[in-house]
Amino acid sequence: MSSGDGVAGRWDGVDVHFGEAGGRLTYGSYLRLAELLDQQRLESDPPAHDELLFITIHQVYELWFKQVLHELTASRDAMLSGELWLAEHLLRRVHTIERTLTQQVDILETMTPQDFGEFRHRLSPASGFQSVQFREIEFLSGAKDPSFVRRFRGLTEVEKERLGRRLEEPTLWDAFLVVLEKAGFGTGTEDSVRDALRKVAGDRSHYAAVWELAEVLLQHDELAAAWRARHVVMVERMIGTKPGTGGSSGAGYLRSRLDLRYYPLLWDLRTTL
Ligand code: HEM
Ligand SMILES: N[C@@H](CC(=O)c1ccccc1NC=O)C(=O)O
Repeated sequence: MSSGDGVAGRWDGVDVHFGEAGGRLTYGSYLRLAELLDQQRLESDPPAHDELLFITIHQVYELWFKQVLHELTASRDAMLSGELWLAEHLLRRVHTIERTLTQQVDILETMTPQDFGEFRHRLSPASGFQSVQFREIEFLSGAKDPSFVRRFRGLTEVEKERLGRRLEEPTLWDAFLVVLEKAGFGTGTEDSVRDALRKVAGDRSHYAAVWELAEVLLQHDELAAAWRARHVVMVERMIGTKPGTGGSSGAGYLRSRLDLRYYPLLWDLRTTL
């Protein structure tokens, strides 16, 4: 018997743990595979072959969104507590997830418009527009927009509460401004922030950690923009200029979102360097 918490015995020199239900831990019980692999329910009947792919892709997206929120929240908190190296480390992890999320579009594009058409009509009025975690990532990153909460149809109370909390809590940009303040800069006006950014950029050996943080934030912004651009081209390939199942104009609406930037001042800075 080891004194480690949760260790219930030893087997062939290996610590043996018992899960919540008292059973010996296995790969499947640890990862809750029975539950996880039972969550892919098709709307089409008879089943359209490609609908399993469509559901799987979206579920994988939502799992990664959960992880991204976990990392972005911790990165924001690390900035607030002055652990700049940790904030940077976690944002770099987020970048690798974001690249993977954009690459996943390749898999979905193996589906043809005709095969999507077999079940698309069953999806209305559901749409990616209703992804609560996607909107949480936008709010936490810095693009808070309460109108999205109002436009959401069919939000559960828990989801409403989650979005409300994200609208109230500090964003990554708010936390970065605290970092600038701790480095001795004023941030009360937009001009003072612009000035601070120019000084940081102009003396990188002195402000190395702050500059790196600005760079990883910009990278997060750029990768989000890359996903939006990739998504809209996929949409045009799949449904052309048809309206979306969520009730928007479709690709037209998505194109109107392409200019969104989380950190416009970091982009403006480029023009002055
Ligand atoms: C066949 C593939 C897809 C098509 C045709 C498609 C189409 C659309 C359309 C037309 C919209 C606009 C809202 C509306 O429905 O009216 C939209 C929004 C959205 N979709 Fe997709 N989508 C696809 C795949 C995905 C995937 C894999 C994700 C990953 C989670 C996703 C996430 C989103 C999000 C987050 C929005 C809201 C964007 C915003 O408001 O800026 N979509 N999609
Ligand atoms: N909005 C898409 C349908 C779609 O892609 C979708 C439908 C339900 C749940 C998630 C979806 N993904 C992204 O919008 C369409 O208009 O074809």
